[in-house]
Amino acid sequence: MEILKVNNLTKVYNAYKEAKEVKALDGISLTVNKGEFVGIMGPSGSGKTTLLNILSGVDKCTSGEVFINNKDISSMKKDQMALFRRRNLGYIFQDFNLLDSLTLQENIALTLILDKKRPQDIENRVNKLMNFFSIEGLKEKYPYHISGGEKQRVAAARALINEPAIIFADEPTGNLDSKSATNIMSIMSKMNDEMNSTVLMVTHDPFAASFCKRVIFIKDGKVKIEINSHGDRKKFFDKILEVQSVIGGVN
Ligand SMILES: Nc1ncnc2c1ncn2[C@@H]1O[C@H](COP(=O)(O)OP(=O)(O)OP(=O)(O)O)[C@@H](O)[C@H]1O
Repeated sequence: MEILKVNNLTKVYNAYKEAKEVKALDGISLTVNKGEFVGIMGPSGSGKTTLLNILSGVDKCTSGEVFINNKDISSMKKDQMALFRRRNLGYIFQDFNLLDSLTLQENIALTLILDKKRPQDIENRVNKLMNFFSIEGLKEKYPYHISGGEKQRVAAARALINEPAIIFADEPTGNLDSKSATNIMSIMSKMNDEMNSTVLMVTHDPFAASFCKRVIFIKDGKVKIEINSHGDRKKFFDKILEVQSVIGGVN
């Protein structure tokens, strides 16, 4: 089942001003099916952030279409988009973006609270996810009380709280040491394997990308090649490095 469908997406910055135009995306088409874990890689400036911002409804494309669960998000108005994002999308950010003034259970529950869901339903869902990620003892704690690894698990629970159609992850291993990077990628794999979540992750990091089932490489705003994992992570890692060495993007 198709969760995300992108048709011939373009993004031109400064298209309507006198400044020099930059064609950041130049006819991107791709599809992500239910339960996939897809990585987007490419050299610096290739258009990864631009693509993620458009797919996640943060920015508008210049032309093309983006369907999530068969809904055309490219034509949505701002308010409609905000509601759609809250109800259908999950996010995992580089620095996890937990709110220090809220307890962990409130952080996780926030979108459901904003959506005025029944308190009992919210509590059940929060409990289920906190158990799933083995953080059930931390409900009343605040983000500044917990370790980096626990924050990662809270961020994952928060991303799943609204049962999103798709989770977008932006460089989740960006600032992390190798142990923390392994943790967050294991958490994301667990979400994908055991909850059948659909995940699209932008990354520079071949190690992070090796956890994906498919990696799409972009360059100059175009899809260059995509490769599939056949289950052996080490082999997939080597394959990713090989493609990177050909198209660029090695840090
Ligand atoms: N707001 C903007 N205005 C004008 N040009 C922009 C803007 N944002 C990005 N660009 C340009 O669009 C192109 C793609 O940028 P983008 O940030 O999407 O690349 P990226 O692959 O995410 O890069 P990196 O890996 O360095 O983060 C680049 O040439 C960039 O300079």
